Amino acid sequence: MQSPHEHTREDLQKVFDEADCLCDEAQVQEAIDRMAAALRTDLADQNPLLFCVMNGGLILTGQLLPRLPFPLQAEYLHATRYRQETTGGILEWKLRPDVDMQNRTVVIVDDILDEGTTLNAIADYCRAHGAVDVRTAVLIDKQHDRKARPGLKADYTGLEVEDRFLFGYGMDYKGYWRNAPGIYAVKGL
Ligand SMILES: O=P(O)(O)OC[C@H]1O[C@H](OP(=O)(O)OP(=O)(O)O)[C@H](O)[C@@H]1O
Ligand code: HPA
Repeated sequence: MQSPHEHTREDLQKVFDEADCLCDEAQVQEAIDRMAAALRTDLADQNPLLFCVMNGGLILTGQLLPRLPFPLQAEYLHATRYRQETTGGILEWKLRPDVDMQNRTVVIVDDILDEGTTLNAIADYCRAHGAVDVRTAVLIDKQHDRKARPGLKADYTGLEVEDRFLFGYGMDYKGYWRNAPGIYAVKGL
């Protein structure tokens, strides 16, 4: 893995400056509004347990939660399979959930469903630990035919985006630009 010091500030700024903006801030905010409306309709009376999938799920979770004004518990878990790379590997659990999910409705919130391996594994883990209803919510569904199962979808999807390497709104390029205020595709990737 490269150390962050191998990327100069100038190189990182160039990645941002040369990237294609696929969805701007207003489009992302509208998508989060739509997701929140659907979650309110479906789950307001379910007392759900919501998991933020660190690190990428941080921004979507932070923006969804204040739009869900009903009783829920918010927790986090940490699983990763891309590390600083642009292709996924074996899923590594960095922090498994430490909360009783027996008979609970669980909502898993992440930035992106790419191949879907990460969300599948987390959903399976929650079911195996007693969750009765597991819902998945992602800001981005990347369009390609490499899904872990054909036709795999999240229960709540913000935006469908073309098959490029993305950053922004939680998604990183080499550990950077999770903070980019929109959905961007790296030049050439
Ligand atoms: O659908 P998949 O192909 O499994 O990819 C999606 C996962 O990849 C990213 O996480 P990553 O492993 O990069 O960790 P991060 O959240 O810390 O960036 C993203 O946040 C999702 O959790
Ligand atoms: N960008 C950032 N992180 C990701 C991506 C992506 O396109 N796909 C899976 N994790």
